[in-house]
Amino acid sequence: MIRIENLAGGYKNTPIIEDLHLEIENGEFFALLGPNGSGKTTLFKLITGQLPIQEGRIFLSGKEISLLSKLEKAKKVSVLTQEVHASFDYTVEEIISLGRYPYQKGIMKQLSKADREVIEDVMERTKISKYRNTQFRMISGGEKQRVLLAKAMAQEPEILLLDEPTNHLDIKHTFHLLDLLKEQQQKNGLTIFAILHDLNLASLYANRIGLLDKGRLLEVGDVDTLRKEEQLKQVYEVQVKTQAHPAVSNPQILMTPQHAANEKPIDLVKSYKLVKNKNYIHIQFDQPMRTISNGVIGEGIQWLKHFCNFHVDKHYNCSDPKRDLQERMDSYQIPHEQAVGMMTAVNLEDKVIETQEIEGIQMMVIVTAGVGNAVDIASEYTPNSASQIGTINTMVFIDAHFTDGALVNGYMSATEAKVKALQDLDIRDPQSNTIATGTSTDALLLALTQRGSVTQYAGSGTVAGKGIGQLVYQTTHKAVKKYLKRVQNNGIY
Ligand SMILES: Nc1ncnc2c1ncn2[C@@H]1O[C@H](COP(=O)(O)OP(=O)(O)OP(=O)(O)O)[C@@H](O)[C@H]1O
Repeated sequence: MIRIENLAGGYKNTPIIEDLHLEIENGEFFALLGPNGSGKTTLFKLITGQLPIQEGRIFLSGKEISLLSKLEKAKKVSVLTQEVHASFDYTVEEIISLGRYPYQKGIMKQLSKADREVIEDVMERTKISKYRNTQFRMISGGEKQRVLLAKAMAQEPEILLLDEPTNHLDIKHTFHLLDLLKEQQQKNGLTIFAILHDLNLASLYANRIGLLDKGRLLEVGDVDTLRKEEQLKQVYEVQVKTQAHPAVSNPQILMTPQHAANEKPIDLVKSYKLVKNKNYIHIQFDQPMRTISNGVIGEGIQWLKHFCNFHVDKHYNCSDPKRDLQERMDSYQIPHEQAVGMMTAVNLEDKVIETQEIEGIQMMVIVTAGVGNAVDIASEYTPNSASQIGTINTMVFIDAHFTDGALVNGYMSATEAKVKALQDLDIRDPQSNTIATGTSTDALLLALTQRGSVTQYAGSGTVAGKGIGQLVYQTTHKAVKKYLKRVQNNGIY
């Protein structure tokens, strides 16, 4: 445990750190954050004893730091700093052996069997065994960092102090090192105090963070503290936005560069190319559009340039439709990493494309509709094995600037409009014989140019929402009627 009381200290008589209180629990991973010059290294040096304390006290595992002997301190605390000395004329294994020094007994200070086992173990875990006989000065900056971590771990400390431990590391080794530290923390109860510059890594690995600004701790809290965008903007003087990580609940922070504000936005009408044939519909824009979709490819909220609807057989049954669609796109040189991809068994000749300008907002809607598998979402669930032509795929392109909230609103508006079209056409769920609300596999996308003033809402109480609703309603209505006509003429196709 580390306890810091009323700490002041710095260089000569100028205190950089002032009136600092902090308590780090046993077995906690604490990340110290703050802009350049905020005093992180100074605080670190006060804790390690490299700088004298001007005021206050620091306790390590309950004992005041000034009362600990050098040997006692070496058994409690390991330190890993940014200063990687290339002048060491030792092999990697010899450097790591130095970590066992506090445990060696007698005048000869020989390594015991237990010491050797610890050294082997840390070399294995930091993946540096193969360099054991290599001179330390002959390995790369990242490898040196791993060797010094192995040396720190060989010390088997209660507390590990790290100053920018991932500084020289590539992403693989950054994550490997932090995973290793996390494992030591979780399995062995190691207490970790790390200065980190990368807010996103801090969010992924730390239990708590401290935000240092001008020598004072502005806030100490769990990683959700990083959701305070205004505070981060004030401290770091950059535009930040907190985003959700796709797999873990910890916040991730995105920075907006200055030049983004000057980028020329795209023009909806002038900047797209449309290819339509019996195999697919492909709309390509010059620049990425802000997109929300549930496509087989390109799902979620993204920036994408290509929007595709591929024709498949009505008996289509593929174990990996995503891969299948990617391969189809590749065969037409459509970059699937930048695309939304939908599928339909509907005859693509029956697509309906409508454009309209509502209150100065240009919109285009493309719908392919089949209602053979129409479903009333509110009726009781019955597995549907019928292979009818039955998907409504809707693409909505809008020349406007939506927030993420407005994108979700717009998605609702488009869905409500589709439901209304089905209601007016008296499309029924064949199982329940009630009015259908959609089909079992409908896909929808909204793509925005992000031009003009920011629109916060796009529900039915707004011009944008009404525009989406009207155009999606008309287009869906026409597309379903085309489908019904084809069924009437050909029987079920
Ligand atoms: N040896 C020194 N003598 C005098 N002042 C120093 C010395 N080292 C640092 N400072 C000053 O102390 C302040 C805090 O520096 P410190 O290195 O602690 O910041 P930091 O938060 O670690 O910055 P960075 O993120 O750039 O590493 C700075 O204003 C710096 O100029």
